[in-house]
Amino acid sequence: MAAAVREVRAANPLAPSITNTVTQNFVANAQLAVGGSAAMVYLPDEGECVAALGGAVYINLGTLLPVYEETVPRTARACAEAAKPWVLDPVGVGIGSLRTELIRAVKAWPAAIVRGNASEIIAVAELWGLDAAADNGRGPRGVDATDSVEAARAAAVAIARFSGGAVAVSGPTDLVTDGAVVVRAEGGSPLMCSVTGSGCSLGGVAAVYACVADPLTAALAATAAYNRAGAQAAERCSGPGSFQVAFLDALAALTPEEVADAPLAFEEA
Ligand SMILES: Nc1ncnc2c1ncn2[C@@H]1O[C@H](COP(=O)(O)OP(=O)(O)OP(=O)(O)O)[C@@H](O)[C@H]1O
Ligand SMILES: Cc1ncsc1CCO
Ligand SMILES: [Mg+2]
Repeated sequence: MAAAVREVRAANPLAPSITNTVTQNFVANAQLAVGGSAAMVYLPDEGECVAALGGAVYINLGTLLPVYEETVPRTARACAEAAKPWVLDPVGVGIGSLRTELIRAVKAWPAAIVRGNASEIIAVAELWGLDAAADNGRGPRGVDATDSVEAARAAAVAIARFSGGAVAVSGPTDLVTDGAVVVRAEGGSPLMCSVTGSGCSLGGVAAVYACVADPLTAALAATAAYNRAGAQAAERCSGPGSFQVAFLDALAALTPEEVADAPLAFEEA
C-alpha cells in the first residue's frame, strides 16, 4: 500500500472515468489529490481511446445517458482486450432497465475492482447469479445503502471469486476482499454520508492505485486513505461543506506510511 501511494505520487498515472454528472468534479479532484490524473468522457470511441491511454478506467453508472448503452460495454471490452484493470461502481443498480442491462453485459469483461455500498454489492451478486446467500438484500434506496456491510460479505466474496479481482464494500466499517481474504477497515466519518460522491471518488481513487498495484492492494490503499483523510477532515471542519474541502486537503497531505499504517483486520474468506 505504501509503495502504491508513493508510486502514484511519482508517476502521476492517468485513470480516466465514465462517471455520473453529480460528482465528476469531486472524483477528478480526489484523483488529483492522491497524485493521479483524471479525464472524464461520455462517448463510445472516447471510452475506447482512454482505455488505451490510461492505466486503469473507472466506470460509474450513477447518471446514465442513452449513449452509455454503447459506451459502457465498449469501454469494458477495450479494457479487457488491452489487459487494463477497470473499476465498476454500480450506483443505483435497480433503477430502470438500462442499469440492469449494463451490469449484466459487463459480466463478460469483469472489473478488477467492484466498489459499491452494501446494497449495490448484494444486488450485483444477485444479477450475476453468483450467490444464493446474497438474495436477502433489501435493495438500494436510490443511490444509498439500506443493507449493512456485513450483510454484503457473502456477495462480495462471491463477486471477487468470479472476477479474480477485488471487491470493496463501503460503510461505517469498510470490507474489502479478493475472495481469499476479507479485510475490515475502520475510520472515516459519518460526515462522508453528507457529501455526495464520497463513494464515487473512492472508486476513482481506487482506479488511480490500480494503475500501479494489484486490485486488492489498490482497493485497500484507497479505502485506508479515505478512512485516514476522512477522520482528519472531520476534526478540522464545521459541517459538510468545509468537510469536503478539508477532506481533499487531508487526502493530498497523506503520507504513504499513514495509509499503510491504517488499522486493517484480516480473516480468511
Ligand atoms: N458512518 C460512517 N463512518 C465512517 N465512514 C463512513 C461512514 N459511512 C460511510 N463512510 C465512508 O464514506 C465513504 C463512502 O462510503 P458510502 O458507503 O457512503 O458510499 P456511497 O454510498 O457509494 O457514496 P456515494 O454514492 O454518495 O458516492 C467510504 O470511505 C466509507 O468508509
Ligand atoms: C446523488 C446521485 N444520483 C445519481 S449518482 C449520485 C451520486 C452519488 O452516488
Ligand atoms: Mg455510491
